Amino acid sequence: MTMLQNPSVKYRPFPTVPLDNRQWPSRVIDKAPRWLSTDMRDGNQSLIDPMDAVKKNRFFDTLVKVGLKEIEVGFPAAGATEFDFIQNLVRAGRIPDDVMVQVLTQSREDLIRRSFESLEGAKQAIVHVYNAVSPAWRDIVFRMTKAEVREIAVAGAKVIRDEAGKRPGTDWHFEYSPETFSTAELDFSIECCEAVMQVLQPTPERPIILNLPATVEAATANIYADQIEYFCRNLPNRDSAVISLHTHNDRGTGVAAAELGLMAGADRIEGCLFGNGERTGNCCLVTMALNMYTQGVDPGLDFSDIDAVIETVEYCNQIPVHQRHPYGGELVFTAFSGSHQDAIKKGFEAHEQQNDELWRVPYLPIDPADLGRNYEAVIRVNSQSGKGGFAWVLEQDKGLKLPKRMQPHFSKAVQRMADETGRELNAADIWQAFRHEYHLSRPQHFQLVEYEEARAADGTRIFSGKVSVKGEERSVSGRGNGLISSVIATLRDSFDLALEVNDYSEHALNKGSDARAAAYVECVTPNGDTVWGVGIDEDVATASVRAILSAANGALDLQP
Ligand SMILES: CC(=O)SCCNC(=O)CCNC(=O)[C@H](O)C(C)(C)COP(=O)(O)OP(=O)(O)OC[C@H]1O[C@@H](n2cnc3c(N)ncnc32)[C@H](O)[C@@H]1OP(=O)(O)O
Ligand SMILES: CC(C)C(=O)C(=O)O
Repeated sequence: MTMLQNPSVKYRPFPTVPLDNRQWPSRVIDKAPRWLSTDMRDGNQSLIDPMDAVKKNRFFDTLVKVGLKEIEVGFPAAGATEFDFIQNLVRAGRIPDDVMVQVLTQSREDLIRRSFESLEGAKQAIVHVYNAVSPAWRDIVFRMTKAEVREIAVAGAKVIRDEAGKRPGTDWHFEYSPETFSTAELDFSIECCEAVMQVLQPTPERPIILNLPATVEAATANIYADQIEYFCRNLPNRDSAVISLHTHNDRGTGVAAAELGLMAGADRIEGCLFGNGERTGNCCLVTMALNMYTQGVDPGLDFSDIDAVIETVEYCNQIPVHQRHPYGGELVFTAFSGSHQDAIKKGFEAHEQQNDELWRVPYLPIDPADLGRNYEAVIRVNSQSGKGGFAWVLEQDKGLKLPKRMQPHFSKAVQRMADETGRELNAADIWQAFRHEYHLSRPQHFQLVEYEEARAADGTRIFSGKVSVKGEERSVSGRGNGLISSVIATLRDSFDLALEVNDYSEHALNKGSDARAAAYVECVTPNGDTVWGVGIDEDVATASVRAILSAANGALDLQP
């Protein structure tokens, strides 16, 4: 019998970083970094069908609208689609003065020259060169020594320097990425970056961007932060470099790594909207920016119409944004479960009453309105829901504010419907259950056949009307607060139904129908059962009579 070997023997733990007295764990993010969107490059190169010019133009405009000031628009040496798009973007004058476009190229002479050509005429631009530096790439991809790999970077830097020198009309900036930084020896990455700096001679006034990628995320986010702090401490002329981070999400912690890396000393973040990018994607710029926002730090990016951003991203990438994607997903502000709904509803009520603007609504880390979302989908109802859930839906949809004591009563009807249908109940379902339960729609035993409300000279309400049951009609009338007891007396004297009122409330309505008032009454039947009634009408008096008749109908339903 052969023993199956545990597949984990193929892997080794990631080595820790020799960093004494690390500072990043006690730092906080208190200002926005420089952001670069690589949607149109890293994002684009990972798509099944890369974007055409129409899609790229739309994406570019959205990024500008969101507030991105640095945008990697492509890999011009990849082919005509990329090259022509970039050249047209420049020539058409579509790049705002405060936006810098960036292009990526391998550290190969022909490709670098082609990249410069694509930017001919740009006011300002960043040329980004990369070569992988880690052992696996050195051994397997390049089959080169460390010195030879460093020389790829140096040779590329020289071509960049010369090409820029030939094109003085553009304000050139440079970025160098020791690709696979996070899986390389830290001192070798520093050696390559230092060698590139020696060629390009950056200064604090005109720094080089050194971008430190977790090309494939291979360790926990704290290890990446250690690597960034180590790099920042040991890079000569640190003040002549902008330290940029480019994380991927292979272990699911691309955003966390970028956040901790920022705490460890970085200045700039590269990523994609909703985390598109190679394999599991890049750091999600939406998540990272809005994480900052929820800490009271202005990220400098505007997601106040997040649905418009999603529409562009989904159209251009042809990949849906996941329903549970942080901040943007369709379900991320929705609670189906009872205890969540209860807390959210109470949170909104408390929020309306508080005097400051602090956001403290339980289960909602951000105000959906800040992202252009409304509160309607915050609570949705299914068999996991509680009374707070459908009360919220009725309030949002119809303006009805069910008394707290009444909610458990209606809850049974909703729960029955949810269990019977086995699906989510929408606002129309809940309204139907409500109308059915309180005799608002189906033929009733008791009906109000004539009614009129007037005001006496002193302002007191005067009500008169007729009630019928099974063809028998009786007059009801009353004034002011005496109205309810006169209807109760009519029910007792004319129809032999002796109800006692236990609880009564009413409120004005401002949405949901032409009606302007709702009344709720809790009655006790001669058998000791509790019945609830609801009345909705143009005036409060008629609504309250209807509420009692609704309870009377409920009482007749209970009779054997
Ligand atoms: C981590 C990242 O996302 S990096 C960005 C990757 N993005 C892209 O590759 C998208 C655009 N790329 C392309 O369209 C194509 O790769 C092109 C047109 C640029 C080049 O295509 P090709 O000339 O066929 O080369 P290819 O990309 O296969 O690269 C292979 C060669 O380049 C070398 N190479 C790879 N990366 C680099 C680099 N950064 N610097 C220098 N040489 C490199 C390889 O060692 C290999 O050399 P060899 O042929 O001597 O073995
Ligand atoms: C080119 C670099 C920045 C890259 O995309 C990566 O390493 O993932």
